[in-house]
Amino acid sequence: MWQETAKNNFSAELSTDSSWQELTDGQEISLISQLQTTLDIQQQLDIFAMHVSRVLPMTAVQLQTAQGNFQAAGSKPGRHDYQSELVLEQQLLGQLKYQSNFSFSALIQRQLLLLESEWLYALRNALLVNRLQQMALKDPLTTLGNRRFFDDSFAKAIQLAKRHQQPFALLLLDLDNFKQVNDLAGHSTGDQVLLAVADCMRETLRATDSLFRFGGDEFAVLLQDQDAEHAELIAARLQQHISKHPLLKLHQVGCSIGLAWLGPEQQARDLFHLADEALYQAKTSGKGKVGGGTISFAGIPRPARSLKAPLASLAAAN
Ligand SMILES: Nc1nc2c(ncn2[C@@H]2O[C@H](COP(=O)(O)OP(=O)(O)OP(=O)(O)O)[C@@H](O)[C@H]2O)c(=O)[nH]1
Repeated sequence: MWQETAKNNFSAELSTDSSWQELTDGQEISLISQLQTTLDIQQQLDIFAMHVSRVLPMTAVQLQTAQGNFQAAGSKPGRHDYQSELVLEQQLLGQLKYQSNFSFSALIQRQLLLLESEWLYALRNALLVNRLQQMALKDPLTTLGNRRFFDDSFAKAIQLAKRHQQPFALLLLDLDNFKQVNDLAGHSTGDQVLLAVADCMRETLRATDSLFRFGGDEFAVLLQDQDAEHAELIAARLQQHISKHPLLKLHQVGCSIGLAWLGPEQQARDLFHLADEALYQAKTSGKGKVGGGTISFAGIPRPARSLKAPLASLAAAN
């Protein structure tokens, strides 16, 4: 009887995908076979949410994992909630949180458990793929984005800036006197210094800003939606924060920053070179400085030194 009620109420709750309903009208497609069609965690959750909504109309289904939190499309608060852990072979894959305007009786809970057990293997595979994808885009030491991720993000930022007239700034950061840490205190202390720089970046910048390490002692930041003055202030704050870090002070390591800003009226072409040139000028004028800002847009000639600019990304974006 409750299953009848659940089915009748299905369209009133999380049933945002009409194509799915058409597909399941009159024929039963098993959860397992549907889940096998994708290795995307979000898509698997949406499929799972549709199936559980046939057991009990849900207003929200959320999945928390070590790799991030996901919620089924159309999720909104409900009067009742219920949580469950997804465990496979003693490994905790994640935690599910259901919300519904109907209560979660013991019978419903058992039914949900059955459906959850059908998801476990597919979810474990999706989590594995997701982790591999994340690893391919991350610098293994600091877990900041790597150069490949930067190239993608930079091209996207330029497209967004053009489409929505949204300014953004690019900061290129290079440590000063870093080599001596490796030479005098050893490579693992050098690694600790790099980790401290990554921490300073995370502490100084907003969660929406994108942080990268290109390798060695070279870092980059994409500051979204910032006007030029603000971007300069942020760069100066970051530079100070890094130079005041106890470990960096101990080893007399500072940093130089090159800044270039893309305003609504400006061309994206050569933005990377402008930031690179600003960094070069900061370095050659005595280190520990922030170079560039809006002044860079006056059109400084290409520098002799280069941080291997992502010309392909720029060309594609322009
Ligand atoms: N510990 C550690 N060192 C690294 C890593 N990657 C690159 N390096 C070292 O980082 C150093 C970077 O060299 P430089 O940029 O010339 O060093 P610097 O002393 O900061 O030079 P300036 O920028 O002129 O001040 C080299 O000695 C590399 O061997 C890493 O992952 N860990």
